[in-house]
Amino acid sequence: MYGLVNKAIQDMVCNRFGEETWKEIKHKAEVDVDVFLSMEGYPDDMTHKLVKAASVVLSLSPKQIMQAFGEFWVQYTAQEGYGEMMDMSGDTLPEFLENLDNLHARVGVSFPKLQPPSFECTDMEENSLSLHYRSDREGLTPMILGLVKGLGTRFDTEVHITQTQSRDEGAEHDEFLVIYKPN
Ligand SMILES: O=C(O)CCCCN(CCc1ccccc1OCc1ccc(-c2ccc(Oc3ccccc3)cc2)cc1)Cc1ccc(C(=O)O)cc1
Repeated sequence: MYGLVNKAIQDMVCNRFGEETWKEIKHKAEVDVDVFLSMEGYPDDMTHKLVKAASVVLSLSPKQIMQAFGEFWVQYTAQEGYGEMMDMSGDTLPEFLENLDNLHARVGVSFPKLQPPSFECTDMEENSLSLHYRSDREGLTPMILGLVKGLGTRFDTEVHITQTQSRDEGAEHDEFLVIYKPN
């Protein structure tokens, strides 16, 4: 995973809980990286250890941590220089979700170590769609719930997302029902 992800986790923890808490989480995760370099590749396991340690230190479930991080990621990347790229990916929540694979393809051109997941939208209705999430990574599904919530904030759109299929329960990929209503 690119360092930008671990840097975003650090910023979220520092903004909300302070430097000391972040140091405690890094120590518990046995991660002794002083500064995460955004464009450096880090082992996915490091991200999972940081999430697990944050869950213990903050007394929140890993699912809650990943969901909060997904929501934070949308505003973080927009302010960290990916705002225009995201603006080009759609003016509404459904449009953005439909263009997410193109967004990743654009990022991947400049950053070849990117291993993006794939998102597909089906059953598009006026105020709902089915979002299919396929990834080579395990265990990040709760982040998707937060990412879609973060997009609701970005597009000033009320959004409800429920998981309708789960890899953990034997499905080929995770699937979500996304219901949205622009404010
Ligand atoms: O792998 C999984 O199964 C779950 C990953 C969920 C995280 N994605 C979130 C995608 C997303 C969903 C909803 C709304 C916005 C989203 O992201 C927008 C986005 C996507 C990628 C980047 C990005 C940009 C540069 C990157 O790497 C850098 C950074 C600085 C300098 C050089 C390279 C890495 C990701 C920025 C915004 C983004 C992503 C982040 C990192 C990677 C990766 O390192 O492979 C792949 C995808």
